[in-house]
Amino acid sequence: MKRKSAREVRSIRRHATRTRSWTKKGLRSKRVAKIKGNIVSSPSEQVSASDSQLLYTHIECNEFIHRGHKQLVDDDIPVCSCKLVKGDSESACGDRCLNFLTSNECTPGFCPCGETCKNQRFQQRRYINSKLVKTEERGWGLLAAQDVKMGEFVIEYCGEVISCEEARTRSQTYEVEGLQDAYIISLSGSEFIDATRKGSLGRFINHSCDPNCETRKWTVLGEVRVGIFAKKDIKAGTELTYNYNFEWYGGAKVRCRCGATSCVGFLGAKSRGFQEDTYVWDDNDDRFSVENVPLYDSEDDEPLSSFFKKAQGRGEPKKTAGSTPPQSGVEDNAESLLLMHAIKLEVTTVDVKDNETSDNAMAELIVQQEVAIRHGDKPIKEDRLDGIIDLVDEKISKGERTEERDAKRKKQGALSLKRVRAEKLGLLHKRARLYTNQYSNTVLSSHVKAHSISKYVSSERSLEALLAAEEAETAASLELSRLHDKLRPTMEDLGKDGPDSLPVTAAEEWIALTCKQMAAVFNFNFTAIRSLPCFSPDTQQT
Ligand SMILES: C[S@@+](CC[C@H](N)C(=O)[O-])C[C@H]1O[C@@H](n2cnc3c(N)ncnc32)[C@H](O)[C@@H]1O
Repeated sequence: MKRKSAREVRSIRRHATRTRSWTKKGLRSKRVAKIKGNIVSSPSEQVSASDSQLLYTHIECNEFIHRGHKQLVDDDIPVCSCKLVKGDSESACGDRCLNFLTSNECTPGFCPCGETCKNQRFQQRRYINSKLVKTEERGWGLLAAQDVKMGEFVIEYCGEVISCEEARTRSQTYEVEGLQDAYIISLSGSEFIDATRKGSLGRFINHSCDPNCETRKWTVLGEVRVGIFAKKDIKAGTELTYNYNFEWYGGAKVRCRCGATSCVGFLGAKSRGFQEDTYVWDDNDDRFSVENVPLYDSEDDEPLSSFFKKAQGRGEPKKTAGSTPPQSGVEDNAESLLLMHAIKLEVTTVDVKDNETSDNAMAELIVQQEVAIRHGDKPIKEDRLDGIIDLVDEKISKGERTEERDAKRKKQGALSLKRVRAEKLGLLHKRARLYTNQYSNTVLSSHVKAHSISKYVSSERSLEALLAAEEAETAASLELSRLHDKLRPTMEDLGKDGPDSLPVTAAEEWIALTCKQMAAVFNFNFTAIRSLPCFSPDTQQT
């Protein structure tokens, strides 16, 4: 008997893992039966029920897992003013229909064009003919089985509608189960569609960096739905593709095999999931290869890199044609404040255990910075800055050493994939969260603590004022976060983040508390600056 290659052995093992995981849940036979049913109606003859990637339940309408379908209220139904004109096919809700233009589908029973309305493509499942094919490196894919015109509706991406938390949990579970194909995409700020267990043929559309389709969100009977639409004319027999960026919630960094000259290298590299929660598939995986990629596409995308470049090159004078570089002034001060902010973030992000040291160092530096700026001096003392940068560098290299150690452990099989992710990419993960969570207060809130700068404060009166301002800031932040907690379920039910999705009174309360919290933060910072020796009211009086 021919000896199996390492690649074949791995592939068999992986297949076995997947099969086991379904079997464990007692779902396998049920799923296979469902698939068999699908194959008959599916356009593909090449599908085999034994293919593990096809073990899913075919659905043609989203299923809501964490809430029910929104109830339609008559007043909220968008009604167009189209009229059917004989001989004008576009008159019955064509591309001049107000609903069509605003990505709303007409509601049966309310549309003036009745049964002739053409703006109900999701509801009537007006999909193009398509065909499943097995690709060489990207698993299954979907081909257009007819010519498709630019803008045409291809298919709906259906699946289970789940919350953010559920998306995260499921994505981790799939990872542990060994599923390498990711089917979770973003639906709204707080909801996702998971087509892993249940979905339409849309789940088989692969990614391309130069795609012929795109996703568009439409509101249908009060719910947002995701459709795949042709971006250009597509010839029958061409594989359908769209760009997963922004929509995809794949945890893994998966090497892109789209073959486009403009290929960015990885799937969903700009997606929320990629930036929030990233790990890399095993080295020995034969379909996807590991690469140590930066969190951002290029160094220019990295929010801090330009600041650090400036910090590193700050010894060299700026070369401005015909002029000597200014030593101080508004621009320089603004620049150095930004630099400070960058360092503050970096210290806060990298430093997990050694808060105290970096907090104090930072507080000291901030005070010096402020004093220098007010006096019009060169804003940052370079040796102090060097010290902080060294501190940051040291912490980063500490993190890198941890990474190396984890990689070794992983090879020995000592760590589970989940733990590797948590530990190995902990640093990047934390940093990514700072930039991607738009509601995070981490970046906005003050990192200067009253007690850290108390030794610089000019008088007891100033210190009292500072402590009172800090207390007010803490109270305002607490009040706001309590309100967030109270409103979160309502927002999740409505499927939207932000005050615009709330009843007016709640939105007003939200805005008022947000303003109050921002005012308190401002007041604290202002009080801190005023309490410095050169600016304190006490100094001015003398
Ligand atoms: C939504 S599924 C697409 C259907 C999938 N090919 C299948 O067999 O079920 C997404 C997964 O397909 C694979 N994939 C899609 N596009 C790819 C690409 N351009 N390069 C590499 N893998 C791709 C990845 O495994 C990804 O997680």
